[in-house]
Amino acid sequence: MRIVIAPDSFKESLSAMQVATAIQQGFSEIYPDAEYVKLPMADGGEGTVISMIEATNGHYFNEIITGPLGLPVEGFWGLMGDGKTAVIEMAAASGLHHVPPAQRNPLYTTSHGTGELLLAALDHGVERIILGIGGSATNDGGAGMMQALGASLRDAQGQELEVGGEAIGGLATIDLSGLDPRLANVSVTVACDVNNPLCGPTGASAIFGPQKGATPEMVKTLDSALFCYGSLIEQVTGNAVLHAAGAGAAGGMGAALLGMLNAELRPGIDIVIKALQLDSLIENADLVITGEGRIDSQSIHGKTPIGVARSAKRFNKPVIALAGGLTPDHPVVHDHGLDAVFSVLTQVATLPEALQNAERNLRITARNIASVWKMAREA
Ligand SMILES: O=C(O)[C@H](O)CO
Repeated sequence: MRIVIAPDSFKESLSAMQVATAIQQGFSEIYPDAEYVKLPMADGGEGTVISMIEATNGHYFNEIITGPLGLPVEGFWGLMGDGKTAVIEMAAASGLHHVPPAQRNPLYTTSHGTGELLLAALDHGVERIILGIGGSATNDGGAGMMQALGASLRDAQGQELEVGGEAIGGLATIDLSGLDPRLANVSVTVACDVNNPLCGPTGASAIFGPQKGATPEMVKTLDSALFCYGSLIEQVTGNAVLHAAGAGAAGGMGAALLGMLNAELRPGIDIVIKALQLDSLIENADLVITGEGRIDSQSIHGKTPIGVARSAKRFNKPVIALAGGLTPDHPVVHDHGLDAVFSVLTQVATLPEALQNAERNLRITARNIASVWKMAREA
C-alpha cells in the first residue's frame, strides 16, 4: 500500500516535515510495511523555500535583513537546483513569527526586508525569481518592499512614506524611476497563499488583519488605507489591482507586485505542486493525507490541503486531512475534494497547549485513522 503524506506546516508549532513524520509514525503503528511518501508542502507562505529547495537539490543563503518591526532579523532565500531561479518567501523577512504576539500591530510593521531579500537574489545574478507571499506580519501593501527596491512613494507633503499599513493611506505620488534596473531583466512569478482581493469584507485587512494584531478599529483604518493606496497604483500604472485575485495576499503585497512590478500572480500551491511533481506521486497512491494548522472556510482559497485534494481527485484518490483546529464553517472543504477532516485535539486545551502537544496529537489521530482505514478495507 502506498500512502502519500503531503501536509503544510502547523504554524508556530511544527514544520511541514515534522507534521508528515508524525502522521507517518501514527500510521506505521497499524501499517508498518506500507510505502510512505512524505512531501512537505507549502502554499507561498512560510515553508515555501524549504519545499522547493529540497525538491530540486538547491541551496540556501542566509541574510541579515530588516524585520517587520524595523529591527535586524536573520532571513534566508533559496537558489533552486537549476542555479538560475531564486525562491524567496516574504515570511522569511516579514513574517508573523518575527513578531512576538504582544508587539503585533500591522499599522506599523514593514515589508522592507522582503525587498532586501530580492536585492540579495539579484546580487547573485539570478534570471528568475519565484516569490512566495503570505504568512506576513504586515499590511503595508508591499510599500516597504517597493521602497527597498528603489521606488519612491511620497505623501502629499512630498515626504517619503513612513513605514506601516497606516501610512500608505497618505500615498500621493509614485515614482518608479529609481527601481533597481536589474528587475527589468528578471521574471518575477508570485506564489500567493490566498486569492483574496485587496480591500473590502474579504480583503487583506478584514480577513488577515486580526491574526497580525489588528483590532476591529484598526481593520477599518488599514482597509481604507489599502483602498487609497491601490486606487493610486491603478491610476499611475494603469494596472488593475483593486479587484485582482491575490492582490490582498501578504497584507496587500500582491497589489504592489502586480501593479508596480508587472509580476504574474499565481496560486502558490500550484507552483509548489508542479515543482514537487505531486501528481506523478499521487497517481499510484492508495491514500493521500494532507493537513494544516487550521482548516476553515478560507482554506478553499488556495490553501495547501485543497490544492493537494484537487491533485488527488484528478486520479480519483481518497483524501484525508488532519488539522489542529476546525472552525464551524469548515465543512465547505468537502465540496473541494477533502473526503474527511479530523481535528487532532485529544482533549480541551489552551492554544499554547495545543501547539505544544501537536506532534503527539497528530500521531494519536493518525494511528486511529489508520485503524479505521484498515477495518474498512478488511470489511
Ligand atoms: O500574510 C497574510 O496576510 C496571509 O497569509 C494571506 O496572504
